[in-house]
Amino acid sequence: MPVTKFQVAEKYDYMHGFGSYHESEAVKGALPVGATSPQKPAYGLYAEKFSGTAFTAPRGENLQSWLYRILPSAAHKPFEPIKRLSKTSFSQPLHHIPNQLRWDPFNTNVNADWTDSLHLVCSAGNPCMKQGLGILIYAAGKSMETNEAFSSADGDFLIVPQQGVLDIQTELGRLLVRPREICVIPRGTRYRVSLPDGSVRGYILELYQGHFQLPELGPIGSQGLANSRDFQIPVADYTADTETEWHHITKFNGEFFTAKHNHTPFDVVAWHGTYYPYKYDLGRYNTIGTVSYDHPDPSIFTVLTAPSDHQGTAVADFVIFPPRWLVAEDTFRPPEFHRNTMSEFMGLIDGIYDGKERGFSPAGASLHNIMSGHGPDAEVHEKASNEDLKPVKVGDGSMAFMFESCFMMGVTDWGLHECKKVQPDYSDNAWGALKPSFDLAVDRKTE
Ligand SMILES: O=C(O)Cc1cc(O)ccc1O
Ligand SMILES: [Fe+2]
Repeated sequence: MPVTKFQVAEKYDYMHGFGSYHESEAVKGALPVGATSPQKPAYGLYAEKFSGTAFTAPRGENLQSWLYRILPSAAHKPFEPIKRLSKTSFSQPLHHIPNQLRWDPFNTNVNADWTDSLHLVCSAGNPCMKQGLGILIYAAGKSMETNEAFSSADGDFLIVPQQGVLDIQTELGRLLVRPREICVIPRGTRYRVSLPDGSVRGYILELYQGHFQLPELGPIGSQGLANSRDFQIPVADYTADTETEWHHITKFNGEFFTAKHNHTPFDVVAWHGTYYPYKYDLGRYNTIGTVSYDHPDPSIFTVLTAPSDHQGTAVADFVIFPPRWLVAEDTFRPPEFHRNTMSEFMGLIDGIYDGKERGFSPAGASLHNIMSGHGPDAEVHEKASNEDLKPVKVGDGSMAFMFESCFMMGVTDWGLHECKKVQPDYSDNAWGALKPSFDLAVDRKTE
């Protein structure tokens, strides 16, 4: 059913429509009409432009918003580096290894807030050149301080919660994001994460390059996969604090800096534009698959894609494996054995992934880097090769996902060693039991 899986009422109001031009005002008349930068904006507000692309990017890609706020974001003391070693630092070496890697569930951390909890697992490219992406794990047990905000200058955050609820106050409005929902917080957006239900854990894809868009639908037609109208955009919501001291922590080339200011960053009374945060409920995904035979490529499960300069090749695809019916006749139904030119980082929000019977657990992960051979484990292969091919529903109560990239991923020291979650015998456990069943006595074809 293409509706939210959540019974809980939405806490906040949203606008709808991926990529649309949106506008919102928390006070009637705060948005200028027929102008963006009047000599004196209404109510004594300051006008501030917030851009996500070059001014001159083509219209279809251009992302810019205008914010009407109590004080501009420039009004802060200088940023100072935060001394402690950041777990997102690029000063740690990246390990490029051809082996298949799998991680046990990452630990939760009751003592960390959002900012402290960010750990870079793997990365390709770098934010200075606006190239590539990073993959992070977050695991936090407490809300950010009341007067604290965070932003990343390095890229757009695609956040995939695995456990717990994120209540995210952004400059452009508020978002409540729960497991099986995702959100995107664009580069530079200031936000504060509080945890209304305790500990949280999940995955982040940080896109150093470009922005996410919906995949083309080609012969599928005008609707399907993730539909534009199901994306939810916050409405303007502000506080009017110009008295208290605030701290703004920013991630800048992987390092953390902090600056003080004596006013809240959440003072945007109205905004309009195309550069904004949004969320999406994965339960609304319109899953498409074969109704005849063979196993289609997982690109049919793409929720969002960030294209490279080469048509059809993504810097990052966000792909999900939602509950779905398998009906293919005379077909090996699970994922095939494969080696790909793309790298594949997978995570599991809940349940069991149909390609792996054991060892791939919720809150765990796997990385099959460029040309690293992988596929169903031996048990899944045995079962799927012999099963009665009735229509079956797979993935009920389950949601796996993949961050797929055209880049070779390097794994950080934290991801490989310090987190202590890498499974030492992954490949043996998954594929060690595969036996040849080729009949050696078969006649070789001769001329
Ligand atoms: O490796 C995986 O499990 C992901 C995946 C799924 C699929 O159906 C086909 C190819 C693929 O990489
Ligand atoms: Fe794969």
